[in-house]
Amino acid sequence: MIELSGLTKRYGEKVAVNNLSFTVRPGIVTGFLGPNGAGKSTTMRMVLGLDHPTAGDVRIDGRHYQELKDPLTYIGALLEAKAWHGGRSAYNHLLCLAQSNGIPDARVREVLETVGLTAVARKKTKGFSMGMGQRLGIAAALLGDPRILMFDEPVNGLDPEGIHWIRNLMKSLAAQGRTVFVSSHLMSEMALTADHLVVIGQGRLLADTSMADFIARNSRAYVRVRSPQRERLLDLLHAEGVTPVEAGDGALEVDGATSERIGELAARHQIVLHELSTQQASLEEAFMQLTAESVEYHAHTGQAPAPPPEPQQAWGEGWRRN
Ligand SMILES: Nc1ncnc2c1ncn2[C@@H]1O[C@H](COP(=O)(O)OP(=O)(O)OP(=O)(O)O)[C@@H](O)[C@H]1O
Repeated sequence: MIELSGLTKRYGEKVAVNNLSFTVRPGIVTGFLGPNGAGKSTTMRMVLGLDHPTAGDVRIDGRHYQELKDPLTYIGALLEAKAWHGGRSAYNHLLCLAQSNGIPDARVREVLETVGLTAVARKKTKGFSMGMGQRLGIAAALLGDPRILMFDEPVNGLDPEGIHWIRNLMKSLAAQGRTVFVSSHLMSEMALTADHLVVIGQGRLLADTSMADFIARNSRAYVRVRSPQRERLLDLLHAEGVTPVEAGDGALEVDGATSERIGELAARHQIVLHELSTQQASLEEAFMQLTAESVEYHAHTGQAPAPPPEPQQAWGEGWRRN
């Protein structure tokens, strides 16, 4: 378990992490989501004692990182790719780590096997591809057989096979009862991997929710309908108590009525339909709306962003689609 309480980090004027409190629990994959610059890496570095909090506290199974004896046996982390000595072989790199952390040498072969690097174990790591580098970083994280694993953007730069492999690995580590904490700036990726979501923007907590709840709230269906008798259809829908939204391309988007109901209404009044389809609002869209206010660098405006909403306000009905 990882517990953050009022965790804050300032770099001069910049508040990179702002009063974060949440718990990362065992047995599930917890996704840590936020746009670029939201404070994910800074938070993870503080978990590992690599950065000192300005205020607040973070504990690993009740203790600070510095208090852990042989920390790799408690928590394994992948922070950034290629953070190793390129002149060594993968085997020697892991062996050094094992020997300096009280981990038996035999464990090196096991983790190389787990990550699929056995065939290249004796090759120098400087020739490794991005995907091989990520696998080596993950092997290092797994070396101490820790109960807690933390991965910062592990699928960055990977091919589809590598992404698939990492997803399955995370799920299987969680299924073994371990705590798995993984950061990403892609909602679509988290939707496939995480059971729980923690969303931050500009260092502040925006949501702490189960993935199932996030999906239930944000992937509501709506019906898209297009007709050459648009005005007549609008009148009929209004008469039925339904208020469609104009889609911009002439179509109407209808919340609160099924495609069956709209199709039957149109048939009864002999209205021609050119399109009648049920649509699913994307989770990526929901995530972008949630974090929109807190995106650090806007491409289209030079204005300073507004402060992000309070967590509970972020869950209003209104922010699915405008
Ligand atoms: N050592 C530092 N000195 C000054 N500012 C820093 C430092 N490290 C991070 N920051 C700033 O703190 C903020 C949070 O950065 P951080 O790298 O934690 O975000 P992130 O969510 O991991 O982003 P990304 O997805 O781009 O990696 C950013 O504005 C960043 O510029």
